[in-house]
Amino acid sequence: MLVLLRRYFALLARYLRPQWVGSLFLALFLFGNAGLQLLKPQLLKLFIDTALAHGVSLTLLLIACSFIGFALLNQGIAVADSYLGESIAWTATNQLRTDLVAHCLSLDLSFHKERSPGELIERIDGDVDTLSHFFSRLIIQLGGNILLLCGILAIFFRIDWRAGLGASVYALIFLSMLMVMRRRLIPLWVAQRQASAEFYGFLGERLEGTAEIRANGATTTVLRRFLRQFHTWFPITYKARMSETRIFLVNFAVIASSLVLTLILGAYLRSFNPAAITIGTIFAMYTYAFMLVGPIWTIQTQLQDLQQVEACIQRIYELFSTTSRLHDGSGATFGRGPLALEFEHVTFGYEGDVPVLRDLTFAVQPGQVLGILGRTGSGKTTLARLIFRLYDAQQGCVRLDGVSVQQTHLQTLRQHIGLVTQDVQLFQASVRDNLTFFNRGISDERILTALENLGLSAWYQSLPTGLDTVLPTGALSAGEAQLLAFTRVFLQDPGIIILDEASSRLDPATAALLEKALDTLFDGRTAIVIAHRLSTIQRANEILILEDGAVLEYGSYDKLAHDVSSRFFHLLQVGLEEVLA
Ligand SMILES: Nc1ncnc2c1ncn2[C@@H]1O[C@H](COP(=O)(O)OP(=O)(O)OP(=O)(O)O)[C@@H](O)[C@H]1O
Repeated sequence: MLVLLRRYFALLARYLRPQWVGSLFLALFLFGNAGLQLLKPQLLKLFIDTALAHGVSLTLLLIACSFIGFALLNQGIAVADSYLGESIAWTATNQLRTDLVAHCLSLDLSFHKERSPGELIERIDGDVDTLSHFFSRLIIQLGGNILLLCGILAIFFRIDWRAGLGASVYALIFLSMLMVMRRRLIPLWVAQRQASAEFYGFLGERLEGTAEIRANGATTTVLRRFLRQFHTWFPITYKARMSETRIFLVNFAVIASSLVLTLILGAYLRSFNPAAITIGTIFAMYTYAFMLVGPIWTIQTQLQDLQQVEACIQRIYELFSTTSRLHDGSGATFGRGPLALEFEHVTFGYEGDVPVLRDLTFAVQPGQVLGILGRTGSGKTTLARLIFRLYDAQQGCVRLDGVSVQQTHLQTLRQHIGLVTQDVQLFQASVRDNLTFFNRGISDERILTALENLGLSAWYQSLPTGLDTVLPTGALSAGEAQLLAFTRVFLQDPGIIILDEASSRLDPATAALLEKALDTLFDGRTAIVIAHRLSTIQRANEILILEDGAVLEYGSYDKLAHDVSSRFFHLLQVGLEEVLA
């Protein structure tokens, strides 16, 4: 409990501190509102008693005007309070969302592999959304409502101790009843939320694989799974909603009977002391009894919300406390220009003791091109991931310019490596944003020069609105997407490039463009190429053939290409595509 409270307040303090002035005003508004609400029935009482005693008079007009004034003030404060509450909540939760996204992005790939994008969206957005109320008003409002409840009960006691006692017993019973009923409801909503998270996880995954699903004719199967998901989701939601409606109906009956009891009690007390219990007092009692429902209902909902918030805060802390298995090194840096690469007895496996790469040793001199070949699943992409430090080797060492990749800061390392994968991620955004990764610091001139250097001027000219043209996602071929990725890397200007070449067959025009772009891209850089085309492999100075994660053949291009007993010689004879595809 203590840990939880500490977490509540740590989170509140961290995200509300920058908005302390707004939060202070919010508290003032909420407490002011409670005070005004307590005053209004007193004015009504005064109005009724004055009207009954003196008939129409100037005092009545004054009371009526004050009532209207209070009501307007009440509304004004409510509007200001909503505005301020929303603004505080959005600012705090947006910051929290940003921190969570930044944290998730800093985690290594094994974390992302274990969770679907849908699940992460639900955890970052769903949980933070629930917290927004907590930030904007939950704690303050809880305090305000407890104050209002105590104020109403105090007024009942002031009218008559029996009225005070009756109202207190009623408040206690009503609150306990609501809490018991709500507690029964919680597991239903937890199950509903779980079903919803599973559904969105499923949806996200299927949307991502739309092309494959269609290509494999699996649409009907996926739709059937959809239906099954709905069949699970619907009854859970239905049950939760029905239970909630039942609570509402029972409450309605309790409230109605309490109002009737208040009128009976008022009449009963008046029969003893008509001077103290006036008609105005009975009306005020009735109004206060009606008003009691508000804070009781809100208090129990807020206690409930606190429970939900508790779960969210726990999950958020859990996410924040998940740390990356990759740690920044001591901060070694690299010089500019082409970088040497070295693998020394590197062994790596995704699943602990099942190695995917086995005892790899090779070296690439600065400015040289290493061509990597191997059947599908032989470990080529994994090798590239180790250079980029998406994972760390379990044994051995990967070095750039003689420095272990684990000794540098991850950001520094990745700034020096240009990575072009087969699966180029394009955004539904302008060509400029796609090329610069939304980095506004890169000028249009630099982008245009890069496009020109890579031989893409003609492509650029064909864009209807130049760099502002919005890229329709999925509208580019694999080759074209790689051309865009080359431009990104060219703008980054790294010392080493890792290229996982597009394995699909390219049309001659795109292939020619890629050839020209590669000339420029490789110039003055070290390159590691997972090659699928003969023309690309011909650029390599060294060849590495992988088989089952181990080196099958490694040597200079010229030597292997002329060695009739080599595997590479054989590959060149039959064609890479046929053997490696
Ligand atoms: N994230 C991952 N988690 C677990 N296993 C993985 C992961 N990525 C790849 N593997 C496995 O590691 C092995 C090597 O995969 P890798 O992608 O490196 O091969 P590849 O030679 O690049 O294949 P391809 O030419 O098809 O891209 C395969 O058995 C693959 O199933």
